[in-house]
Amino acid sequence: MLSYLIRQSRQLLTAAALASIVSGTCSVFLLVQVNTALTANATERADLAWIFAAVAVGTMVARMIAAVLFERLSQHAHAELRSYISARVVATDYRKLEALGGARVQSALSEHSARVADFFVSVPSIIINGIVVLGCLVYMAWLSWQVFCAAVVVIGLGSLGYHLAHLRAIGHLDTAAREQDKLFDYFRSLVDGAKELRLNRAKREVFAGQVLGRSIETVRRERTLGMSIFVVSASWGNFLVYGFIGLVLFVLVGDVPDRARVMTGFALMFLYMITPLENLLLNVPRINLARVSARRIESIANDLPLSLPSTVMTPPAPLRSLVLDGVRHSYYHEVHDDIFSLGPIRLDFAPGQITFLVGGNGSGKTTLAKLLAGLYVPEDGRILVNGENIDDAGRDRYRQHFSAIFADFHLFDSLLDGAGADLDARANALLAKLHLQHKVQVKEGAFSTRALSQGQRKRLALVVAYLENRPFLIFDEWAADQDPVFKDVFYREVLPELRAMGKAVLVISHDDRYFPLADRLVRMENGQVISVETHAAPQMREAATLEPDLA
Ligand SMILES: Nc1ncnc2c1ncn2[C@@H]1O[C@H](COP(=O)(O)OP(=O)(O)OP(=O)(O)O)[C@@H](O)[C@H]1O
Repeated sequence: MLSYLIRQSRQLLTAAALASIVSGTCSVFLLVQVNTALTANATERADLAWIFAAVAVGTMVARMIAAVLFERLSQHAHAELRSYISARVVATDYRKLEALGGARVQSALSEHSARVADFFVSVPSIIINGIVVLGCLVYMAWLSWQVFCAAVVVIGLGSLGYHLAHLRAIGHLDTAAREQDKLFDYFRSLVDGAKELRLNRAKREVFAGQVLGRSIETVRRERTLGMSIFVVSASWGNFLVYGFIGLVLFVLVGDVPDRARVMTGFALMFLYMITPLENLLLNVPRINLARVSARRIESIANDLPLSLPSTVMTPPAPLRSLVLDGVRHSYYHEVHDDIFSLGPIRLDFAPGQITFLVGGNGSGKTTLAKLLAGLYVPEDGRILVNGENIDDAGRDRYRQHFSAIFADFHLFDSLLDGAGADLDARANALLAKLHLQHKVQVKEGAFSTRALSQGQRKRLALVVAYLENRPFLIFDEWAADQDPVFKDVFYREVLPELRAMGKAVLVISHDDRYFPLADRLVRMENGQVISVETHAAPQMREAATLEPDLA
């Protein structure tokens, strides 16, 4: 992931790195000028002043260019990662996304992508400080070769210690990153479960203390441990530098010629080198954090494989028949080590046919609806549309036959689809039909509000489904949240109207008093269809069901 981002911005990165190199080199050169000026006579100093001023300006300009370019790279990387993860989430297989869970996606989109973007802020610091340290060492080598040899030994020892620490620290940072994915899930529960947490103090305390609190603590502990190891190893590096200073000043430089200039040179270099060295050692962990996050994003992306796009992006052919031929699906429940199996199911659907899918909780109705809508790929069996088998390449096009309102439906704040000059007018007419015109309006394709009751929000979702004008509609317990009057409107007016429009409709329902209104009643139990009742003509049923109501 990191290498992909680096490859992608190669030119900008090269320019930014060059600017950092110039800046670092100029910094060292400045220092050399200072050291030379300290022992120079008055005429020499006058010439040196101009050089010094030019190099100082050069350092500033190069540093500015590097910082701006790296900031651009960082923002670019952040945006690129967000787009990459979002595109992956949009295009992946729905079941895979459901299994992965929203928290990991959220964590990748926010925390991990920000840390990877940080990489591009740390790099200039590492390059500039690295060059300053390197330049100082080279200058010291020029002053005295013995010192350079000592420096190589110190750097070798420091790198070894740092590498060993690094291995341990990365383990802790990885654990923290994994725990953080869970933490995002708990953060969501904090808002989604706000009512439950307020109504039950014991639950609130356990959640806050043992669940959320423990997770926060784990992330804190693991990250602190990981970062502490880095910081400790940075201090170890620092200590080695002081050891090196002592070695040079008190042992190695003892008898060299031109002792005064060499001593001031070393003193200057050491003093100047300490801060860049510290920065260098502190910024390397940020690179490691970025690498851990990049690995995390990669693992999340691997769990979200791209499903094949439709080969032809034309609208689907008109729906004449749809057959589920022996389809199966199963869920594996890791915690209890058991499997829920649905199917094999054989059912056919036709335009203008209202099918009620009924059965107890957990019998598999929603799972069957997801299979039917192409959200789940059948593990076995086939789906035939107008006699043609739907394969992976045709699945996205197949899904365009459906509008569905599932129990956990989502309302976007605008219609997004169905553009046209009269879209607002059509939408507002439907809102009036569903008695929502006083609560919400559509203007330029956007809803004026979504702050509605659950029943009203479902009516709004129905407006969206009407506007999508797809040939197959799926309602998963849509009427469950409606008041008795509107429930009646749904079963006695909306459904017959959809039938008259030639729509195929699957209604998942527990409203048994309306069951006789279906063209067909499919009963499910334990993942199997146990009976299919076909009913008489709608007008006759209407009379039959109205009578008991009137009585
Ligand atoms: N996302 C999921 N992951 C794993 N197992 C699931 C998932 N959704 C459903 N199941 C399992 O599949 C079984 C059937 O669930 P499904 O939602 O299809 O039932 P249902 O008939 O629609 O129930 P209800 O009337 O309560 O809505 C459940 O018992 C559950 O164990």
